[in-house]
Amino acid sequence: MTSLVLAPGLAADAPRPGGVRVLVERARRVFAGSGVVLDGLDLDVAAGTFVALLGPSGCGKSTLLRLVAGLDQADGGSVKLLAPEGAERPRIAYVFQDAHLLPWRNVLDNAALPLELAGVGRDERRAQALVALQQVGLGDAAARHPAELSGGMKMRVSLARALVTRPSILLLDEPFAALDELTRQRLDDQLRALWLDLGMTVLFVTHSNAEAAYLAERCIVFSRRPARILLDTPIDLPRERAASLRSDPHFARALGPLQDALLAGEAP
Ligand SMILES: Nc1ncnc2c1ncn2[C@@H]1O[C@H](COP(=O)(O)OP(=O)(O)OP(=O)(O)O)[C@@H](O)[C@H]1O
Repeated sequence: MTSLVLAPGLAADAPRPGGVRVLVERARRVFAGSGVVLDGLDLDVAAGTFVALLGPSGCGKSTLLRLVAGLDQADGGSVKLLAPEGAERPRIAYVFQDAHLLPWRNVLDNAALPLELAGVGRDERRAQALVALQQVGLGDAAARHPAELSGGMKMRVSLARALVTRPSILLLDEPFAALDELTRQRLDDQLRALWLDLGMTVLFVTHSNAEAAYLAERCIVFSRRPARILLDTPIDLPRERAASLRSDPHFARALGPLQDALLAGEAP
């Protein structure tokens, strides 16, 4: 894995994307065979916030993310993305647990794919993809192919492909769960640095309370389905976070309520 660099920032002439507000009101989603997954869920996320979503397997976290992304429709209630007045309409990016790279394309052309689909010309999209790759510390891997990359590098290409559209909301569904612990912690640092730099709204699904507390400003723990909010708490840790924080007593104190709520959420 190449060394990590903190987000060097957007190209000089690129505006910071900023974030959008997420407003979920009385959202309901029912699947044939699975039953009621969301039943009147309310959630309000301020623009530019980094929120971690935790809860038992199958409680509806991915379902909620898909509704926010517009990949699925609620059966009742509403899910809205509200851009600040005067801002462009929301741009949404979604990062899955699997990097889903096209094996026949090099790293640069994988990262440029969303721009290609949007009809951006070759030189322009490659220039923007290179900036996104530099943001995730992969500027020197642009010519390589997915088969030559480690799991962590593939995830960073996936992150670059999400960032290349300059999203105002970034949705991540257990993106680092399949990686070894050290790689995961490095990617956590990088993601947090990118968020501090770019200011988009982030919704991050994870099963790790430590990852949630380390990354987010606000953590939400859901019950078993239909998902109710068991805990919605700000994370009172410094804005600048480094690996040493993980062994700090303040960090351990932030984990306690998350752990308690997760255990309560698992209970039948
Ligand atoms: N398209 C679908 N059709 C039928 N059932 C579905 C569909 N999508 C999700 N479900 C069901 O809805 C429930 C919630 O699924 P979801 O993937 O949102 O949970 P999750 O909290 O993200 O779980 P995990 O932490 O295991 O990823 C599960 O019981 C799942 O089987």
